[in-house]
Amino acid sequence: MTSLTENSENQLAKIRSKQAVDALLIEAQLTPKPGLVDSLDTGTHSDMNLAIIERSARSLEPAFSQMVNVAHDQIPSQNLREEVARIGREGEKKMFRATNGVNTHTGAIWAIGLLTSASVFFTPYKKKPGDICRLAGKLASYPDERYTSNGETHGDRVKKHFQVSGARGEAMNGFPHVINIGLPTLTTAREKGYSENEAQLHVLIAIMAALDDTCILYRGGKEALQTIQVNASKMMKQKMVNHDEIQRLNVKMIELGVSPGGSADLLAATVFLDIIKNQGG
Ligand SMILES: CC(C)(COP(=O)(O)OP(=O)(O)OC[C@H]1O[C@@H](n2cnc3c(N)ncnc32)[C@H](O[C@H]2O[C@H](COP(=O)(O)OP(=O)(O)OP(=O)(O)O)[C@@H](O)[C@H]2O)[C@@H]1O)[C@@H](O)C(=O)NCCC(=O)NCCS
Ligand SMILES: Nc1ncnc2[nH]cnc12
Repeated sequence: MTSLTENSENQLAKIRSKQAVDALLIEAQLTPKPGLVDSLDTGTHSDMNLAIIERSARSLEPAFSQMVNVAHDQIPSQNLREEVARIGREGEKKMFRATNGVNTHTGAIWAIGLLTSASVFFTPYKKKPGDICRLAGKLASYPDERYTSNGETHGDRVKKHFQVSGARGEAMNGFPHVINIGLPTLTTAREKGYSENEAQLHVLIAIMAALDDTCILYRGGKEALQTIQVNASKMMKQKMVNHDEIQRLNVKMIELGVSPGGSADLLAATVFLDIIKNQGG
C-alpha cells in the first residue's frame, strides 16, 4: 500500500514533469522564431520539424518525473548530482530514439532537468524563481565524474576557442539570462499589455541579444554571433517585436547557417519557472 507521503510525492512528480514538458512545447510552438523550428518553417534546420521536436519534448516526461523523485526533500550534493546526471543521460538516449538521432533537446534536458530537481529541494521557505536557479546552480557545480561522456562536445571546443562559459557556466552561475533577462522581460511585456505569444517572443529576442550561444559560435563563429546580437538588440529597442524583422533575421540566420538553440532552451527555462510560480505544485 502506498503511504500518504508517497502519494503526494508521485503527484508532485506528475505535475512538475508535465509543467516541464509544457514549457518545451510552448517554446517549440512559439511562432515566428528566427533560425529555429516553429509552426511556419524549420528555420536553419534540415533534419527536424515541429512534430519531431514535440515528440522529443513528450519523450522526456519520465526523465523529468524521475528528477523530481530523486531530488524531493534533498539538498544539493555530489550523490544527487550523479543521480540526476544518470537520469539526464538516459533522457538523452530516449530523446535520440524519439527523433531518430537528431539533437533536439540536449541543452534543454540539462537546464530544465536541473531546475526540475531544484524546484523540489528541501528548504524551510517557499522557493521563488531566483531560489530555484541558485539551488540548480549549486547542484550543477558538483563535478559529474561518473556519467560524463569521453568525447569533446561542440560546446567544449567553442568554450576553449572563444573563452565563453556555455551551458555549463549558465547553470553554475544560477541562470543569469533567465533571472536578469528572461523573467523581467516577460513581466514587462505583460504589463504593457502584449499577448502571451508576443511577450514570449520579446523574451527570446532579449535573450538572443545577450547570450553567448555556443550553437551559433560553433557553426558561425564570433562574427555570426555579433551579427545576431546586434540585430536582436535593435529589435528590443523598438516598442514591439516586429514579425517582418523576425522574418528578415530568419533569412539571415539561414544564410549564415546558424540557429539560437541555447536561447530557445533559456526561453523554455523562463516559461517553466513562470508556470511553477503561477500554477505552483
Ligand atoms: C552540460 C551539457 C549541456 C553539455 O554542454 P556543452 O557546452 O559541453 O555541450 P554541447 O553538447 O555543445 O551542448 C550545449 C547545449 O546547450 C545549449 N546552449 C548553447 N549555448 C548555451 C548557453 N550559452 N547557455 C545555455 N545553454 C546553451 C544548446 O542546446 C540547444 O541546442 C541543441 C542543438 O544544437 P545544434 O548545434 O543545432 O545541434 P548539434 O547536433 O549538436 O550540432 P550541429 O552538428 O547540428 O551543428 C539542442 O540540444 C538545444 O537544446 C547546446 O547545444 C550537458 O549535455 C551535460 O553535460 N549533460 C550531462 C547530463 C547531466 O549532467 N544532466 C544533469 C542535469 S539534467
Ligand atoms: N525550436 C527549436 N528549433 C531548433 N532547435 C531547438 N532546440 C530547442 N528548441 C529548438
